[in-house]
Amino acid sequence: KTGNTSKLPPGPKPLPVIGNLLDLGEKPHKSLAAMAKVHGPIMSMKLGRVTAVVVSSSTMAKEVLQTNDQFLCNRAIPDALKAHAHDEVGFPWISVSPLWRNYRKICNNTLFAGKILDANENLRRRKVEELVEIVRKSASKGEAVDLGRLLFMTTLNLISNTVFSVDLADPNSELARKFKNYVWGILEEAGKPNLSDYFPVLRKLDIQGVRRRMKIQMGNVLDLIDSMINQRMKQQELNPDSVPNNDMLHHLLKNEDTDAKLDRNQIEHLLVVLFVAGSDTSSGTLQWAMAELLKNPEKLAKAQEEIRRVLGKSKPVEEADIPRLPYLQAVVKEVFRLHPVVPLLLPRKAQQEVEIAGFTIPKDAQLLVNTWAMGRDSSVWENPESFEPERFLGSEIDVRGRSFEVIPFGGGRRICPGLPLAMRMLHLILGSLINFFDWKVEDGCEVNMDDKFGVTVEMAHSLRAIPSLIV
Ligand code: HEM
Repeated sequence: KTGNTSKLPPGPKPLPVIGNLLDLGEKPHKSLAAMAKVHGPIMSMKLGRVTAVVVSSSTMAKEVLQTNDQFLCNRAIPDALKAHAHDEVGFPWISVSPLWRNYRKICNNTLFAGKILDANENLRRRKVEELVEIVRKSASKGEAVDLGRLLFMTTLNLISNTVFSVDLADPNSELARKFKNYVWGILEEAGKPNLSDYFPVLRKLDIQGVRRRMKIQMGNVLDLIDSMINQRMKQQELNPDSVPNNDMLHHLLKNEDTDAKLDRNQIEHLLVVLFVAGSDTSSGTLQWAMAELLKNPEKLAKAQEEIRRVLGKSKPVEEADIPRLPYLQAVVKEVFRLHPVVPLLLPRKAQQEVEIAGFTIPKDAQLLVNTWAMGRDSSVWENPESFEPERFLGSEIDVRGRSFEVIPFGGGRRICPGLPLAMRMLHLILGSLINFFDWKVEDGCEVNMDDKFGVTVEMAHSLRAIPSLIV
């Protein structure tokens, strides 16, 4: 099916206003579904001076992210992000400006460029080998693995190796546990409805304490990054030959893209963003992927069969193998369709009044794109609630912002710049986990698909499963 839900007559119409922004509720999937099912493809919520418009169809998403991108490309910035002046230098939040263009340029031309990611692939390969070793130990004892925890540690280490060439965390370390809490804390505070965002007079008071807590969490991450940079500079001074020359920090400090120089403060805030934006999104997606495969063992068997046929049994999936694994790619797309971990994307803000599908969006309104509901739209997808990777085999639909039916990374000029790294990490880790091991849930347990809200939507309960070595 290729239709969409927006069959609307032409001409400007008043926006339907429903509820208020604090009604988002405890159970994300219920609120996200209700926005589309009960209220239709466009709705708005009002609180204080703020109007938030939610669109839930692919046609309207295209109008937001493509047709009107130039007027909607700036963000509505949560008050919490004023902590450490992150609102002034944080890549996802600042307006489209020379600094934003510099960040974008550095990401596209250097940090996430294909040739640079190819050159530092070995840093990630080693981490996946270690993950397999950890799981192998549990498999030999017949013990369950806490996949939520392990996948977070692994993606964090994959990112920290890509950025710094070091492990930020070994799976048992206290630092890893703390770092996870800081990152989750930042996401949770940024995603929480905060009265200061809607009633400017309350900003100074910070009555819910959101900005205060954010300051602490972000301060912890900034300190950690500061000490990593100091360490690198010291190493550079003492023993320049021993300094890694292909990680992101090397490229950032070298500032080799002369048009796009960043100062130390900007580099530190950029790195906070890479860790916060990259780790929970990627590990959350992997956790949903494993949960779906555990619930659908025949799809797991199909994905395992493909990898075994193409690469051989018990072989790690390497980044260059991904194009040869269409079923594995379809699994990842199907996970994104059902479980986009940033379900409303990041909020956009209307710089001027714009018209979308005949509705007038007022200046300064927030715009949220309900990609979660779009993935389950029954006028677009057959059996939308079933996990059927086959629907993507031979299909033109991709998840890179060109097909508006599935846009887990957003679209337009603010599309996620980490997409190339995320796609590599997801296939690498998922493919390796299922090519070395069979997986089942613990006796007497079921996969619990409950979710919880921060900025990302992740599984409410860490996923546990028992691996067994494939012989
Ligand atoms: C499964 C993994 C990921 C998902 C689903 C995801 C999703 C998103 C989404 C929906 C946005 C907002 C796009 C928009 O407004 O249209 C975004 C922005 C962003 N993401 Fe990701 N992301 C992922 C991984 C990563 C990684 C690995 C990094 C970096 C290491 C990263 C860095 C960023 C940054 C810096 C932005 C802000 C860009 C801007 O505002 O110009 N993301 N991401």
